[in-house]
Amino acid sequence: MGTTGNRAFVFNTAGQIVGQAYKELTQYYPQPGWLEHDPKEIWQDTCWVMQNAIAQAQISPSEIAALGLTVQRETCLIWDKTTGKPLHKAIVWQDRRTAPLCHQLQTQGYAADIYDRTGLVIDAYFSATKLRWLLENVADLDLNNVLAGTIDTWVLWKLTGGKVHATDHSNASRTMLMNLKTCAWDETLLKILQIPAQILPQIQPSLGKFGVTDQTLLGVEIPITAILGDQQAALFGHGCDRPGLMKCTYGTGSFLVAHTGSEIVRSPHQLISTLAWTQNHSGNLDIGYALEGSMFTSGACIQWLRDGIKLIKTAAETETMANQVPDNGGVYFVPAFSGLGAPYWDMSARGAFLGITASVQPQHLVRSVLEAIAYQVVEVVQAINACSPTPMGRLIVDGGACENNFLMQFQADVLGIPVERPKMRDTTVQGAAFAAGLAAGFWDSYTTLVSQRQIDRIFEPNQSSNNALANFATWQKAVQRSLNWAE
Ligand SMILES: Nc1ncnc2c1ncn2[C@@H]1O[C@H](COP(=O)(O)OP(=O)(O)O)[C@@H](O)[C@H]1O
Ligand SMILES: O=P(O)(O)OC[C@H](O)CO
Repeated sequence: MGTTGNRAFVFNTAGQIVGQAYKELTQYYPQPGWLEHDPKEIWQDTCWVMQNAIAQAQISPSEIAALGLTVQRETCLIWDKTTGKPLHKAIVWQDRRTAPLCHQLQTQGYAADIYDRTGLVIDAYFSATKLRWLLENVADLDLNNVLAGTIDTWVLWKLTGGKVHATDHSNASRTMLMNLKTCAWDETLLKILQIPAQILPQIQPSLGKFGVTDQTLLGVEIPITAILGDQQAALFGHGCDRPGLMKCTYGTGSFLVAHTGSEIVRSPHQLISTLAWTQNHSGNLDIGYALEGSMFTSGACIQWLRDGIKLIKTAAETETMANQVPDNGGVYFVPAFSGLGAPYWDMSARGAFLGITASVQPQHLVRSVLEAIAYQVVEVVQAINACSPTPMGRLIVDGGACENNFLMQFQADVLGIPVERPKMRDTTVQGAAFAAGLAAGFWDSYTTLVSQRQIDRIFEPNQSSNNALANFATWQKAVQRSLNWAE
């Protein structure tokens, strides 16, 4: 269940896709900086994509061994326990409405404690302040009859016919309410944010038994055996299960995640420490941690070029246009539509084009947008290298915008390391399927599954004649101009 749309895939024993379906999701912008999703639409589309993927696979639901769920993270909602009706639209991760509350928490001096407990920087991105907003702004709430959750919790609750109210550690770690060391809801944080514990879901290992689908849905009960945040699912699908491996997913935003093993690694450069995934092994919880650089806007700028200012007709056109000019023409773009995430964490930064002269063509603007997507990733990789004993050797990629060959080549050039693009672009979905199939015993070896992944293309650095790295410093100057913009 992604930000721009929901998809379902059916995999066979060989790990190949035999059926798939996708439906775009309506985006609601009630005010500038706000973004909501309709939970009813998410659920209806979940049913639609599941049914269509199964029909395309030409199998009966009874042949499905297990179901894995992976979702856009942080987005959260509340609903009525009795009627099952959402009490408000879901507040999406990009939504900035709780920036004032975050500033208040910062000025009250909570930043260091919250970082210590959760690994996170105080930001409107995470669920906690969104949940607080919902509890304060939805009228006539009977807290004894309210359930809260991220999108995985909502879909799981619906899939199980209202029987299971749970989440997994990877999604819970994004709420700013889970303690990263104990892997449980943190009572101090619940108190600070005034979130009643009884409305929160139970936190479970990412790979394990979550329940079964309600019989009325597909005619059979299908075990739900994995839940992961989408970026963690991609990490799993790429085989990044140990230190030294990292991936970047270029979707609505870009999310660079590096596995750090069973230890919490803290970044001195404002990367967040988060959960990779968890699993029970002989009664003990196996915990994998990660470092993440969350960049809120990447593919979303391409959508804006297409739907917002109509400079392009298709996202793919950006590749042709960028190649039509020898350089960016001196134009630099800052993709701060929803503020800036890592490593700046500035909720009031806003987007900007800088360096415009009368000779600038649409191609330069497009190229500068693609270059900015890559520059953001460079800053995060530099921060990861700063706390990694050995520098990262390659970047594994996925997500919609990794289709763009110009972007990927430029990325390799500015990073100075190879960029590896697998054939399977929906690694998020693949990761959730691998996790669910392994947890259900449908497959028995993670290593074998991962070794079967096929590479589409490796982009070697320094192939193009552009001045990629030299321009990086100028782009950072542009970023400085965009900070602290919105009042
Ligand atoms: N060829 C392309 N070049 C650049 N961006 C692209 C291209 N194709 C798709 N995108 C971008 O990828 C994003 C969709 O990717 P996806 O992984 O489905 O996102 P999400 O998981 O956030 O819903 C869109 O924002 C779109 O603009
Ligand atoms: O929907 P995506 O792929 O842009 O991912 C959204 C992230 O999970 C937000 O943290």
